[in-house]
Amino acid sequence: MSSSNFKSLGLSKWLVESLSAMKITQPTEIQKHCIPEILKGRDCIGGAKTGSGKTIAFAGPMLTRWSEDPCGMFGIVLTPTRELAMQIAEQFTALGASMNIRVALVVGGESIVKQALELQNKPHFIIATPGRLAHHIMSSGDDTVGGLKRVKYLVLDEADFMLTDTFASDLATCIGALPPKTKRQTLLFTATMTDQVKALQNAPSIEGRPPVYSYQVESTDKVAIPATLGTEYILVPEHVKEAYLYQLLTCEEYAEASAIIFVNRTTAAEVLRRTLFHLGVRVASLHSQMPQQERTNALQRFRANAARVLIATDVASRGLDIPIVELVVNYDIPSDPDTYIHRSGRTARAGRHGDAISFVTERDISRIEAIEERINKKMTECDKVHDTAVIRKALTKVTKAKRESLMEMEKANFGERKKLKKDRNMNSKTSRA
Ligand SMILES: Nc1ncnc2c1ncn2[C@@H]1O[C@H](COP(=O)(O)OP(=O)(O)OP(=O)(O)O)[C@@H](O)[C@H]1O
Repeated sequence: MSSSNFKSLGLSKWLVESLSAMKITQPTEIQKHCIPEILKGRDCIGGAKTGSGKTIAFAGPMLTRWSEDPCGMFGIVLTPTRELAMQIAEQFTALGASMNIRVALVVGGESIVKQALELQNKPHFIIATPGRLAHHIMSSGDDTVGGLKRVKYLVLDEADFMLTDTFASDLATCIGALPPKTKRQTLLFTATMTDQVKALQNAPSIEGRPPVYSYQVESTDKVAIPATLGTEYILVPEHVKEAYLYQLLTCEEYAEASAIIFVNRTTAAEVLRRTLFHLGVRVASLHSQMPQQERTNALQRFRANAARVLIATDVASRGLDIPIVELVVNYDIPSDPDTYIHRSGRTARAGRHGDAISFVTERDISRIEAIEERINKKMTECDKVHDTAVIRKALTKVTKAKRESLMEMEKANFGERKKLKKDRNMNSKTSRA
């Protein structure tokens, strides 16, 4: 493709200038292909690796068309997590600052009243999680959500996940409030294409509308992760995982590195956060059992490098763009290989280098094999933590720190709070998003 700058792809001059001020001047491949097609009015399915600029691939053409007629409720972006919605809202706000853009963030855990007022004010763009937007649609009058009938664009970011059963009912409510698909453009983007997303490209064409444009960036080696991402594993006995993690985070190579540690459960996140804190590591955590304000603060501290290490569950595995992250640790191995791709993709973004290191216990071997098959790459053994004598020495203080953490959690009734929250969630579907 010959076009090699944003202007020649058709983006508005003001937007090209905004991008340029952010040092974004050369379009990535997904941007080169999708921007002109979306500008032609086509629905679009875009697949490209993590960190390859999918957000601007959809935001660019939407902002361009909006600026030609800057009316309210022009576009909606739906994402699976609150933090990702916040990030995208910030990006729209920053890109459109010179055009007085109004962006509403509509996510769970934040004030419903404030959001309802913002919606009444007809923002230009709404960035939302489906559960909370569905709540507004069901509980507000036409005044608040009537404008949704004029929306020109619907984006499903992380489309593979958004099209799973988890979101089906809320998504149906949201889509039901929008114009029919003949009257709006639908844009789907993902780093992990699924058959369900691909199937939409074969949907029967709608009279009077151009066919769906579908583009998947393929690498010649068919490797599903960025070329700049190092993939390593460490064989770890289950009962000394914490000591290995402490060693890894304090080894020469990563002693200063900004790192995200992924665990499979919220309790494990809390134990690890407290344990590392007792060991003197600047640490924060992010998981669904935390109040939203704490989640937001933790992420802010991590982005600003006030916390060097973030312990997270999969609420942080998709979409988050934190350029300083050099290391991702899969402390627990995910059961779905696509989750590995998203988690590891929190580093090695936009051409930068990063490492993903997986802690492998005996029970994880088959999961690792499935991941290697999915990404089409073998992991190599990590040689940064290998001296068993050093591990043994760390073990005593790590065990003590963990014991203190468990005692604190027992005092704070962590498990009980978790159960209470679970019960509350079961009773209130709308608190999910
Ligand atoms: N053309 C470009 N040149 C340089 N940097 C870019 C360009 N496009 C986007 N970026 C930057 O690359 C980073 C990753 O972009 P983005 O978050 O859109 O990735 P993504 O493809 O959506 O990833 P994920 O699948 O993890 O959600 C961001 O910091 C973004 O500002």
